[in-house]
Amino acid sequence: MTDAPKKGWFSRLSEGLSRSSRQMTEQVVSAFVKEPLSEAALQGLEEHLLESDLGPRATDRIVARFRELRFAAGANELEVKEALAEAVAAELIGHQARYAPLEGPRPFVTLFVGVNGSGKTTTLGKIASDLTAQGAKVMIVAADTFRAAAREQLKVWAERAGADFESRRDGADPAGLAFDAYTKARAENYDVVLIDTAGRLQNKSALMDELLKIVRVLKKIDPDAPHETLLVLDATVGRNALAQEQIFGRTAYVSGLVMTKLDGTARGGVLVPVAQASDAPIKLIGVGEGVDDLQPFDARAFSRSLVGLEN
Ligand SMILES: Nc1nc2c(ncn2[C@@H]2O[C@H](COP(=O)(O)OP(=O)(O)OP(=O)(O)O)[C@@H](O)[C@H]2O)c(=O)[nH]1
Repeated sequence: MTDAPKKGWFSRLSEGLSRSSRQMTEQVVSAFVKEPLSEAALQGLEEHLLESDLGPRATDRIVARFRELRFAAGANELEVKEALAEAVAAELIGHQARYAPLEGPRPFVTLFVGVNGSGKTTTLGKIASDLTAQGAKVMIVAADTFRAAAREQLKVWAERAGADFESRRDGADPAGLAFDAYTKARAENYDVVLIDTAGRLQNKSALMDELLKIVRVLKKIDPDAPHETLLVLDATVGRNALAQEQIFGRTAYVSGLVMTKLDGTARGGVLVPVAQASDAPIKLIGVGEGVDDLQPFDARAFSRSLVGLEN
């Protein structure tokens, strides 16, 4: 996922987004194919885009674009889809960036943040597998020291990926673990260090303090570390993802977003308002549970898939 996408990635993307694209095409596209462009059709478009969670800002602009287009009576389906994909892509193009851990300093430290259940551990595991497959020496650090189950799950991913694993007993200081692990990774020439963190939102300020402490101790070793902080957000929680982005984005120096479980919702359009609300770009998306289902975010490909178009 850090290199050019593998063969078949677009069909995985389309399959993952099929629930969303079905919603988009059935409701939006058919309205324009059946009748000439009218105010009623535009109003329908607006409603459907909002229902797909694209958010009011993007929706207004997309509707305005369609108003300018003035489809003749009976525009064909392909034309409508192309126009819609272009309009959605225009909303996202400024909000994409690559996650490229093998192109940065060594070891490249990535911190994973997000609420429990967002797909943090799975995302980290998928990245580890991809990097070890490329020959990188990878260390996984379980800095969620309070939950034995989280540690165990991460260990399984580490074994599967062939990555080394650092953890501590229940309740150990996560920042201390992160410091020692990073020190070891430098001494032993690791390429990448992936640090999983806790995600208990019910105690927001303690959680943020803990994240900031981890960041502080990493900076003692290298002022530029962590070199990436990825906020993992679950698309199935819909607009709640926006609230999570606000909480983490304000305090945890997030440098990139990962939106997971886009295959589990018909409202994958929620990625649009989340991207637009965030200072950090979208770097990766999850469209299934398999290792190959974590993909680099490509605004154009995402938009085409979202409306059910071929690459
Ligand atoms: N369908 C689908 N499931 C996903 C995706 N990403 C993660 N999951 C699943 O979501 C569930 C939660 O993922 P975890 O990685 O355990 O989430 P976490 O944020 O680490 O949560 P904790 O382990 O509770 O801290 C798991 O069952 C994953 O398999 C995705 O892109 N698509």
